[in-house]
Amino acid sequence: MPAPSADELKRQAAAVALEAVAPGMRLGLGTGSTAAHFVDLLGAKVKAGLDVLCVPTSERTRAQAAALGVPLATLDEAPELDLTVDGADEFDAKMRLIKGGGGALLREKIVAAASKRFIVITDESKRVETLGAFPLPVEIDPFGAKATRLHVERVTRDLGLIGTVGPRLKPGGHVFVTDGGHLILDCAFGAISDPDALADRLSAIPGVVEHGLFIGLATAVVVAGRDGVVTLGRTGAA
Ligand SMILES: O=C(CO)[C@H](O)[C@H](O)COP(=O)(O)O
Repeated sequence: MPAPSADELKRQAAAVALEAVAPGMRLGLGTGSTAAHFVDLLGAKVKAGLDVLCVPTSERTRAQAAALGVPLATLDEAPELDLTVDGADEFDAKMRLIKGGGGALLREKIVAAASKRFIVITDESKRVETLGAFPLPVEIDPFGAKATRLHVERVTRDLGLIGTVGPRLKPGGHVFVTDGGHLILDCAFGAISDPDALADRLSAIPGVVEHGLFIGLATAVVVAGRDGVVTLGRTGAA
């Protein structure tokens, strides 16, 4: 049998997370190709009669879920969620994540933080010993973007992180703008030896709206690989 593709693995992880969904739940819906599989599978359950109310983390996910007939609310309408399911760009053994490759990190973090449980779904290529192989996205306000970028460079140099900090561009060269109207700096340093310290320092910079280090948020990471699906943490209620 041929090895499953990365896309098939993402769908397998999404299917495991779907088992944690129960009728009546309020759900956060992540963003990205893996989260899109979850939304797709959830849509089929909703069509079959599952009653849930969902808060999407991006306009892209909102459009997908709406097209599938998934009942939607804003986070203001449903400010306390039972479960959020989302992908990640990287995770380590402590379930620390880098997120934001799809540019939705701010809403993803707000929604995850409003959830009792946060299940991350990934294929095995996202597992790392040390975070940082994937460039860290940092969302910034457009006002004073150059000053904020210099500040991010200073702070990261102080922590011994050497690399590039640059604005994310769209294909064609235009600057990428998030759903919330912010910009993203992609910070490519390689191994981040102390993600907790970096998270604290970035959060303290005026102009940084949010960063893509998700620490202490994931309650489970479902990892689909060629040898099957393994779960770090607990997908079920405690
Ligand atoms: O953080 C994200 C979007 O902001 C995504 O979860 C992350 O980029 C992973 O995406 P994919 O599932 O397509 O690999």
